[in-house]
Amino acid sequence: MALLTVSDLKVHYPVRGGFFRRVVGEVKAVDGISFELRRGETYGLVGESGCGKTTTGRAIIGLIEATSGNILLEETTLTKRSRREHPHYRKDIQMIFQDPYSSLNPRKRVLDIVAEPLRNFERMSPQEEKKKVQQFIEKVGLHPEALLKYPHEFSGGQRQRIGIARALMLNPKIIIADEPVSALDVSVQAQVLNFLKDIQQEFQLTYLLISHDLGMIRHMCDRIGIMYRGRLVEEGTAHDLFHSPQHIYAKRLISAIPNLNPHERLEQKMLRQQMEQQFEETRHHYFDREGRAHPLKRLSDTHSAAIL
Ligand SMILES: Nc1ncnc2c1ncn2[C@@H]1O[C@H](COP(=O)(O)OP(=O)(O)OP(=O)(O)O)[C@@H](O)[C@H]1O
Repeated sequence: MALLTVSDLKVHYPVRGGFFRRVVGEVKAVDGISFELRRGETYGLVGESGCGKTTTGRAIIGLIEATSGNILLEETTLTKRSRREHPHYRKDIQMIFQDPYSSLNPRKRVLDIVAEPLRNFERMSPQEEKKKVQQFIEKVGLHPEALLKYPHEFSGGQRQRIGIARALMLNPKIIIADEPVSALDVSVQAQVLNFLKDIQQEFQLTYLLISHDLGMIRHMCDRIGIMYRGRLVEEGTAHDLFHSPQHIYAKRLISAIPNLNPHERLEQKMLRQQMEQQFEETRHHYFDREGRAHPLKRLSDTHSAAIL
């Protein structure tokens, strides 16, 4: 059974305009996506800027209310009400944010930042709380002295580790990591990603990793969903998606990743040439008149062969 099931999720934002700020339209940020997270896996949600990845993550965690659709955690439908009445659903899904600089309160000490989830959800004595925070701070590779310091006294990678310690405090089942390393130096990115991999088994975590960086998603994920303009246009294992992408948008995205090996680079070059030529010709198969992607996943082999 899936740990989390997202069915036909839609999030439409109202667009306001005019003197009275009336609603004059809507942005279909997420427009009917369905996927599931299996226990213990890393699922990557990838796509270009503005395709709705962050909105999807925020709707799952309950920071944004969905316009329609269903989010099921094991057997429970997550709604505003169920999250309010059963706080443990809020504990079960935690988030690591993109920017470790702005996601930590600069006026609070690390002890208070990391203890915050405990104070919201659990009753502990100050001594127990400090002990637990210290244990997690050490777990993420920081010195116990860090507890008394402020966020500006740490490097970007260390701050992201503090964010990870905070996310782990309530023993969550799922961690949503939205661009967890894009604000960090390239040299530190690998360390943080490897650290996330290392703790996955120990804490029995399932990850939803959100990024526009297909190279990183490939390195980290078991399964990947490709989003385009609010829809999931293709989904598959990392291997299938990188070796035989089916949807034209997935092919274009994959044909543009740098840092492949020479053999893959040649394949990529040929793929790219074919893509550029075919994209315009076959556009109507994939996009409607307004340029929105059809909600299709994998095409039949015959169909994709015809397009190639
Ligand atoms: N609060 C909001 N009000 C109105 N429109 C919004 C709001 N938040 C996001 N949007 C719009 O919804 C769409 C999806 O945004 P979202 O941030 O989810 O995309 P994304 O794929 O995560 O992009 P990025 O990688 O740049 O963060 C965009 O067109 C964005 O402009």
